[in-house]
Amino acid sequence: MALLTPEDLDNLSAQFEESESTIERVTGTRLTDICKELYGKDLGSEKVGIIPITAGNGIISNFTSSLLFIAQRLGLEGFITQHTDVAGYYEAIRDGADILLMADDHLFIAHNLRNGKLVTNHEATGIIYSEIASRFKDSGSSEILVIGLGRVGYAGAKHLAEKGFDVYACDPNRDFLDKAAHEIGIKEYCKEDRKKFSMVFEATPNANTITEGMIAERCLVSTPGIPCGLPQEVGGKYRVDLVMEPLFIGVTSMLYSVI
Ligand SMILES: N[C@@H](CCCCNC(=O)[C@H]1CCC=N1)C(=O)O
Ligand SMILES: [Mg+2]
Repeated sequence: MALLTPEDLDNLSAQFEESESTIERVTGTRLTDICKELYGKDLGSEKVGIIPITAGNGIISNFTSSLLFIAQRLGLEGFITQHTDVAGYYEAIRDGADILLMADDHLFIAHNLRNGKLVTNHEATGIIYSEIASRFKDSGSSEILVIGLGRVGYAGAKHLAEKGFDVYACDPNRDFLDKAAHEIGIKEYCKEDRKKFSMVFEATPNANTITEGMIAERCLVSTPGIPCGLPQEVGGKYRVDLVMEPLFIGVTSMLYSVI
């Protein structure tokens, strides 16, 4: 799984504000209102305990401070524990956290201690980015293309299939495609069909995964993927809107998911 770098999180506030205004323009709804509809509740005054974790590759210098910024920007009280790992976990609970946020190199979770709800970043990210793609105002179609069926892509494809969208997907891994076709009824995207999509959810750790033949004249690409899957020349040539941001959108979805 691709790990964030401190550079990815540079000027997170500006990145978030730009993507938030794009979301509102292309879907007609604010991100927080989409989350309210998705998860059925509004954020309250939950206290968020953020615990730095030293496992594996260890601390990403601005990761927990970015989480604190997100919690506060959503109107929640947040704090980063002074200690890391188990001592930090103990400190967060002792200091009254309602929701814990913590990540090692394999899982990033939110756990609500009051209602027991638990969610991973990859599920919440797949759901919110695929939901954004599916709400594209200028699309007259129910067909949506999912590029990448890893943990994030699969969660998004499953969400879209459950909402009744006509989901086409591509992934170099044959087993991932077969699993998704069997379990959630997605159709394999075949270049030869020359089908063009106005809504694309991209969830791969690669660049240039979106090719000219895939997209309609007017298209929304929604992706948490780093680097961006949409090549400059394709994005510039067509009227393509892009919703892409490294952390804020996914964490917003996590927090709404566990309240
Ligand atoms: N243990 C580190 C955080 C490691 C986070 C790694 N996971 C990712 O980079 C995932 C989560 C969202 C996108 N990629 C710390 O506590 O500072
Ligand atoms: Mg994000």
